[in-house]
Amino acid sequence: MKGLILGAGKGTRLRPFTYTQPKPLLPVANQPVILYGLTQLMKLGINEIGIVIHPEQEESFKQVLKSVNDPDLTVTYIYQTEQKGIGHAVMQAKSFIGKHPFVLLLGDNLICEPLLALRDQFNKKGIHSTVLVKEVSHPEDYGIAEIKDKKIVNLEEKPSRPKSNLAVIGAYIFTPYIFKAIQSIEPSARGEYEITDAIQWLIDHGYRVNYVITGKPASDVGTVERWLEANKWMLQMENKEGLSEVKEKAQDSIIIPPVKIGKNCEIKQSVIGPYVSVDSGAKIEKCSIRNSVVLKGARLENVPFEISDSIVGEGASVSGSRDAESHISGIFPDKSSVIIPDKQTTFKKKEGGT
Ligand SMILES: Cc1cn([C@H]2C[C@H](O)[C@@H](COP(=O)(O)OP(=O)(O)OP(=O)(O)O)O2)c(=O)[nH]c1=O
Repeated sequence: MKGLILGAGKGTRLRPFTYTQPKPLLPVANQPVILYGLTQLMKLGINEIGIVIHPEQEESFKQVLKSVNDPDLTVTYIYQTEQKGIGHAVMQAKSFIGKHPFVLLLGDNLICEPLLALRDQFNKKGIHSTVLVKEVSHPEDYGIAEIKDKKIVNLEEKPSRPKSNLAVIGAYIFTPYIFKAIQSIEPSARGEYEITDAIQWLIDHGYRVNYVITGKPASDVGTVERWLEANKWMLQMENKEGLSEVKEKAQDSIIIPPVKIGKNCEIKQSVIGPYVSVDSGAKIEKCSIRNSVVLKGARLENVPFEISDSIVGEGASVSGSRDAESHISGIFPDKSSVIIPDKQTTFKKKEGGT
C-alpha cells in the first residue's frame, strides 16, 4: 500500500499566513500539520509516500520534511500546477500510485483516529474504497454521507439540505479504480473535480465503499477558528511536556497548562495559557496570552491587553504600553509590526460629541 498526501491547495481562507507557508506546513502544537499525517502513514508501515504540491512550494516542503529521519521512507513530490480540486490533485498521482491501493490524506487535516481501523475495513472482501466519517455540527460545510443498511448510498459536497450529519473527513483508502472515477466525472458548480463526486461514481457503478465512524478529534486547519481549535485539542491531548519543564522555560511567569514552548524562547513576567503554543525563538515579555498560536521568532512585549484567540505570525512584533484591563484578539501577519495604543488613546471619548 502507498500513501498520498495533498498539499497543493491555495489556502485562501488562511491568508495572510498561506502567502508565506503552504497550509499543511503551518504548526499545530509547534509541529507542522503534515508531519502528523506522515507519522500516521508510517505507523501503518507505509513508506512510499507521494505529496502533491504546487511546484513553487517544493523547497518549503523539503525544509520541513528534513526533520523526518527514517532511512526506509521515500517521498516523491508530485506537481499540481492548477488547483482544480481534490479529485484533480489525486489524478496527478496516477503514475506514482500505479496498481497499488493507497491511503489518501488531506495535508491540512489532523486526524486522531489510528488509520489501522480504516485499513481493517478496507481489507474486507470486495471493498474498493473506505472513507472516514465523523458527526459534525455544521453539515452544510462538508461532504456529507447518507448511510442506509450500513452502506453509503449517497455523498453530497456542502449540501444546502444535508441528509445526515456524517461528514467525510480527510482520510480515505482507494484502489486505482478511483482514477477511472475521476476521469468520468465533470467539475462541480465551483469548478473543482470533487472527490465526493468520484466516490459517488464508484457507488453508482457497483464498486463497494464502506466506512469507519470516528469519535476522536479530527479537523482541518483551513480557517483561523479551526486552526486554534485544533491547536487547543492537540495541546490537551499531548500535554506530555511536564509543567515543570515548561516553567523552566519561563522566568517570573504564570503558566496555565496546557502550554507548549519551543526551543530558544524567552518568556519573562508573563501569563501564558491555557491553550497556547509558542514556537521556537519567540519572545514574550510582560504579556498575558491564552488560546493562541505564536509562530517562530514572534515578539510580544508590553502588550496592554490580554491577548486571546490570536495567531501571531512568524517574526511578527506586537508591543504597547502596559496600561489597560481589556483584551485583544486578532491576526498578526508574518513579519508585521504592531504597536497597541494604551488605554487613554483607545477609549478616548470625543469632547462635546454626540
Ligand atoms: C482544492 C485543492 C486542495 N488540495 C489540498 C490542499 C488541502 O490540504 C486539502 C483541502 O483543500 P481545501 O481546504 O478544500 O482548499 P484550499 O487548500 O485551496 O483552501 P481554501 O479553500 O481556503 O482556498 O486539499 C490540493 O492539493 N489541490 C487542490 O486543487
